Order: sequence, then structure tokens, then C-alpha cells
Amino acid sequence: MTGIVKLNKVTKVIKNRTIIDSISFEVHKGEVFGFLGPNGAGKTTTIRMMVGLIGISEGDIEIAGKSITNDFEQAVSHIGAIIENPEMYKFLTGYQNLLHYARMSNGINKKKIFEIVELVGLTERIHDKVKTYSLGMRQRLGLAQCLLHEPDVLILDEPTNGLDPAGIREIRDHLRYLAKEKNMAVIVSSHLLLEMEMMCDRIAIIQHGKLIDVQRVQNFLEGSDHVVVFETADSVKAIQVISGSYPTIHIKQLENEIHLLISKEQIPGIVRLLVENHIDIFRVQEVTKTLEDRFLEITREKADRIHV
Ligand SMILES: Nc1ncnc2c1ncn2[C@@H]1O[C@H](COP(=O)(O)OP(=O)(O)OP(=O)(O)O)[C@@H](O)[C@H]1O
Repeated sequence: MTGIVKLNKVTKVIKNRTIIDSISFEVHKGEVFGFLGPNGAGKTTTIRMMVGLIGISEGDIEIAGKSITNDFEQAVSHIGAIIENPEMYKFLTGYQNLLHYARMSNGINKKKIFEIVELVGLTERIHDKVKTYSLGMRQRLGLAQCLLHEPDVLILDEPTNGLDPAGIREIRDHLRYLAKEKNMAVIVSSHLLLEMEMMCDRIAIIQHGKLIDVQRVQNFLEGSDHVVVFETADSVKAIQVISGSYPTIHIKQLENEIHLLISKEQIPGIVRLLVENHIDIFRVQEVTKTLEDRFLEITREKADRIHV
């Protein structure tokens, strides 16, 4: 499967400082792709290059096979984007706003506008003034605006910024719908890990302008050690016994619980060991790892590697 968006060794240098350092990845139709990193990591800069708002210092970005540098108009014709908060005329209705934008592009008729309004779930309120809309509804109107020319690729910088949980959910559901039912490639950036975990199929982690990893969300969460909580009758003795047999295991005591950083396969051996040493076990519980835990692990691993 080839990507509809391809970044090939994209680099951005501003005033002799490398802000983005040779980033490459592909995004496919039908997926929600997350661009995740802490503040200042370079997400917005990369997105601005993807939509042609700023130039690329080295490398190239292709949208549907067209280079954003050499075939700018053709490349951006495939993109719908919300980079900053979409500008709306608050004293006009949602519909009047969309009509205004439709007039600036060719070939968008009223039927098309109503189809898109339906798609973003604003049909009932589209003739109300924008000033009466919630932030989530304004975001959906912004979404409608950038869907008017039927792009294949949707690029949204921090789309849920400032929204309450219900608004976040609305946008998340719509973006997943557009990817899954309309086969669009949806690219979102965020520094909110939980949100990315729920919204995305794959995520790219970016830190200090470098791409650290690109993986399916599920793979990010698997394949590493988990925290397993043991509640026993004697935490102190349990720690002695476990660290005697497994000197490298990371153990933390929290009141009457001990937390072990181990793989699933190690659990039966540890249970046997405790039973053989006559330590009663009340509870063994695997703590589900969040994307946040994994993100911290990955960025820490990377930082360790850099410092070695
Ligand atoms: N025009 C510019 N001139 C100088 N430095 C810049 C410019 N644009 C961005 N930077 C720097 O590049 C780095 C990446 O910024 P960017 O806005 O892309 O990060 P981000 O990941 O989007 O962060 P945030 O989540 O805070 O928006 C930052 O250190 C920023 O200060």
C-alpha cells in the first residue's frame, strides 16, 4: 500500500537552527495518523510544510504523487486543513459562512454544501448564527469548510484544543468516520496522549525535531514490560524473596502492594516462588499500560541512547 502523503527526509532550518531533522513517513487513505510530541517538538512546523504554508529546506513532501515544492497547486488541491482556529463570521449563520467559502471555490453547489453539513452533523443548527454555537460546533463547521472541495487528505493541528470532553468526543468520532467511511487520510497533531490513543490508528512520535518512532497504536502498547501489582500478606518478605531470585526486576513497594515491572510470562514463576515461601497472595493484577507510559518509555530509551 503506498501512502497518499509521503515525507521524504524533510528538513527545516530556520536561522541556522535545524528545527526539523530529516523526517520520513507515509500516511495512507483510510487511517487516522497522529503526530505526537511535547510542546516545541516540531509538529506545527512539519504540518505547515505539509500544507505548503512554509518552504522545505531539504527533502520533499508528496501529496497524491505530486510534490508540494514543484507541483504546489496540484498537491494542495488534495488537502483540507485547519491549522489555526478557523475564522468564521460569527454574526452570519453556519450556512452563510459555508456559502461564502463555496463562492470562493469553483463547482461547489448548494446540494454539496448540505451533504457536507449532514456529514459533520450540523444539519439542525446550520441556519443559526455562529455566535450561538459551542466550540465543538464551530470546530465542526471548520471541518465542513475544509471538506467543501472534497479533499483526500485532512490535516488538523491540535483539532481538539480548548474543547470539553463532549466536544473532543464529537470531533474524534467525526474524524474516525471520515477516515473509515469516506476513506480519507486524516492527520492530526496533539500533545495529548490519551486522546491520540483513542483517535488514531498509527502515531508518529516526534521529539526535538526528530522522528523517534512510527507505529500502530496497539504495537506501541504491547511488546514491553508491564506493571504487575501483587498484594500479599507480607510485602517486605515478598520483596526479599523476589529480589533474591530475580535480582534485576524493578520492584516498588506501595503500602501493602508491591509493583513489579515484568513481562506476562514471568507472572507464574513469581506466583510459584511466593507460594513456595509460604507468602499468601491476595491479588495479582496487571496494570494496563497507557500510551503515556509507553511514550515516556520510548522517549527515555531514546534519550538514554543519545547520552550513552
Ligand atoms: N519561525 C520560527 N523562527 C524560529 N524558531 C521557530 C520558528 N518556528 C518554529 N520555531 C521553533 O521550532 C521549534 C518547533 O516548533 P513547533 O511550533 O513546530 O513545535 P510544536 O511541536 O508544534 O509545539 P506546540 O505543541 O507548542 O505547538 C520550537 O523550538 C520553535 O521555537
